[in-house]
Amino acid sequence: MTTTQVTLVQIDNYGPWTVTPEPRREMDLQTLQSRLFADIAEYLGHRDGYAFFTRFDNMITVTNGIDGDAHATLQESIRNRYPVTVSLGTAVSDRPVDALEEANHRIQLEGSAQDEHRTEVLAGEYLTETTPSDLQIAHFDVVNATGKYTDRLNEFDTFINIERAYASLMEYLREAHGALSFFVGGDNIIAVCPDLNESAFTDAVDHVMNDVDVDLQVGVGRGATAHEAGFAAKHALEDCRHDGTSVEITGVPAPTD
Ligand SMILES: Nc1nc2c(ncn2[C@@H]2O[C@H](COP(=O)(O)OP(=O)(O)OP(=O)(O)O)[C@@H](O)[C@H]2O)c(=O)[nH]1
Repeated sequence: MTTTQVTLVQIDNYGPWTVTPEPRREMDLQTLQSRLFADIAEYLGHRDGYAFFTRFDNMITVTNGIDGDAHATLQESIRNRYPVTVSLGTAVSDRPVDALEEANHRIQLEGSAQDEHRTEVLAGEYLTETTPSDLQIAHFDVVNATGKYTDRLNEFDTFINIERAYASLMEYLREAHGALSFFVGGDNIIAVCPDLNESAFTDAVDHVMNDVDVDLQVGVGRGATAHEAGFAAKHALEDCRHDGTSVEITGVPAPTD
């Protein structure tokens, strides 16, 4: 069974800050948001976690193997360097969406995202041990996106096709399995999954083809951390490219019982 530790990062009281004392220049907000994401991705990435930018004011991260002290240090570092602070809620579950739900709830319990008195919530549970099969991560990409879209259409129309595939896949995997899928640039989508077998991934690829006519391939990996599972998924995706298959699963450790 998978065990996913999810940390929800929420910028404290960000909405009011963006318009106080008057609306702030949009590109300044974009710069702040992307730098904050980059710093969080770097900090967690160095500890083998994954961070997804999501809506930028809220970011979903996978933090198996990263403890409460490390979370507190991240908060301190952001407080020292940015004009905003962040709240962090963390929870663990076999289904990623359930971990997120609980992590989110822990922050919501302390007050509104736009309550100026609710700052730097640090609430949660952290895995004390990890095992090599804790996480299952799927790395999807569009088959021949360059030939079909990038080299033929204007960038906006390419973007529409890729986003359609993303919307279709994220909703399907969320509803069918409680998986969390994130667009990560180019034609790539990373899904943090519960225990799913090959036919579940085949069904997901078929669903997107039938729904929005975009052809996906997916590599799936397991690991004790997001990096390990995601790296195995990337290698499996290379196998798809090499063999012309649509689903490849690798890095599944042999059962211990
Ligand atoms: N985030 C992320 N983006 C990637 C990765 N690999 C490729 N990309 C992005 O995806 C774009 C398309 O690259 P590919 O997926 O290799 O190209 P393709 O034409 O779809 O070819 P095939 O995947 O071999 O069918 C690149 O321009 C990158 O932006 C990856 O591992 N992670």
